[in-house]
Amino acid sequence: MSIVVEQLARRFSPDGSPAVSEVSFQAPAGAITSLLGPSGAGKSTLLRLIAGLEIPDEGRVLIDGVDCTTMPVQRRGVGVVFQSYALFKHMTVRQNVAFGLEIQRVPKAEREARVEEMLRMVQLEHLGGRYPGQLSGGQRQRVAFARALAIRPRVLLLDEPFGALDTRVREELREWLHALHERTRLTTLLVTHDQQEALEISQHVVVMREGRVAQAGSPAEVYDRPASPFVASFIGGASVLRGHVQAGRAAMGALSVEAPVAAREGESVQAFVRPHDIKLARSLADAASASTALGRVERLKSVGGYVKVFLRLPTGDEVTVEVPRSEFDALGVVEGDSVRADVRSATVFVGDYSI
Ligand SMILES: Nc1ncnc2c1ncn2[C@@H]1O[C@H](COP(=O)(O)OP(=O)(O)OP(=O)(O)O)[C@@H](O)[C@H]1O
Repeated sequence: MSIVVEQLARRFSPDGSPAVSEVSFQAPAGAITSLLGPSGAGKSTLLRLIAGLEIPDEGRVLIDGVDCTTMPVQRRGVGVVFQSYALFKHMTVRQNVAFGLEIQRVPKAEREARVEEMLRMVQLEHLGGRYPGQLSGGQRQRVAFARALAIRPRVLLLDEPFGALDTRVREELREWLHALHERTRLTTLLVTHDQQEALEISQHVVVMREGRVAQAGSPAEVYDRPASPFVASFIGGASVLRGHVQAGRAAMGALSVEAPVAAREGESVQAFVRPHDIKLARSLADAASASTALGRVERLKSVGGYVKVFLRLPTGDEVTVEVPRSEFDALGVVEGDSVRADVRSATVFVGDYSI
C-alpha cells in the first residue's frame, strides 16, 4: 500500500507563508519513509493532511492508488501515533487498545482476541489491566502503537512517536519499531527531526524545508549525495568552508578540493565537510597536499567513544572533527596544538547560499 502525495499545499493564514507547498513524493509500499526536517518545516502538517486531520488547499493524497484527499479519517484505514501518548487516562490499557475496534463495531469475541494479539505484539500482555498513569513513557507509547495497529490499518503514520522519551528509551523503541516493521511490513510514514533516527530505520527519506521537499531518496543518497547546501548541512552536521573557483578547483585560502565540473572560474563555492570525514595528522610534513591545511586545536570535547576536535583553519573557518578515541590517543594532541586536516571528501556547491 503506497502513499502518494501530489502537489499538496496548505496555508493557515492568507498572508503568511504556506505550511506546506507544492509537496509531491511517494512512500513506497511496505517501507518506512521518514519525513525529516527542522522545526517548522511542515512535517506534522503533511502527516495530518495524509491522515485526514487536515484538508489541503491544493493537491491530492492517494493511499494504495485511491484518492483520499477529502475522505474522512475513519475511512482512510490509517493508524496514527503522536508524540504525546494521547491515551485515555480513565481507561485501562486493554480498553485503550479496544477503542478503535469498538468504534468499528467489531464483535466482542473478535475484539478481545485482537486486543490480546496486539498486547502480545507490543510485549505488554501482562499490563492490560493497568491505567496509563501506572506505565512508563516507553510502555505508554507501545500502548499507543497497539491501539493504532488494532484496527489493522493500511498504513501507519507516526508523528515524532519517540520525541517525548529519554535517549535510552528512544533508542530501544527505535530498535523495537524496526523489528515490528520487519514482521508487519506495514507502509509507515515517520515524522522526525532526528536525522540519526531517519537514517537508521527508514528505507526512504523525504527531507523537508520551509514547507517544501528539499530532497527525497534512500538514506545513502541523501547522506552521500546531498542535493543542496541545506541538505548537506542538515544531514550529518557538516562544517562549511567558503571560497572561490581557482584554476578549476574550489580554493579556500591555500586549501583546495575538486570543484564541480560546471564551476566557472572566480565563482563562489561552499565546501561542506562532515565531522568524521576530516582526517587529522600530527606531523607537519604528514600527508601535505592541496586538500590539507594546518589548523589550530581550539577546544577538545570527549563524547563517549570519540573526541570532538574544534579546529580553526588559516581561512578563519572553524571545523568540527570527530575522531575515534583510539585514533585520538595515537594522535596525542592537546588544545593549542597545530594539526594537519585533510578535507578532500568535502561536498562542494557553487554559488552564494544562505542556509
Ligand atoms: N493549526 C495551525 N494554525 C496555524 N499555523 C499552523 C498550524 N499548524 C502548523 N502551523 C504552522 O505551519 C508551519 C509548519 O508547522 P509544522 O508543525 O507542520 O512543522 P513541523 O516540521 O512538524 O515542526 P515541528 O517539528 O516543530 O513540529 C509552522 O510555521 C507552524 O507555525
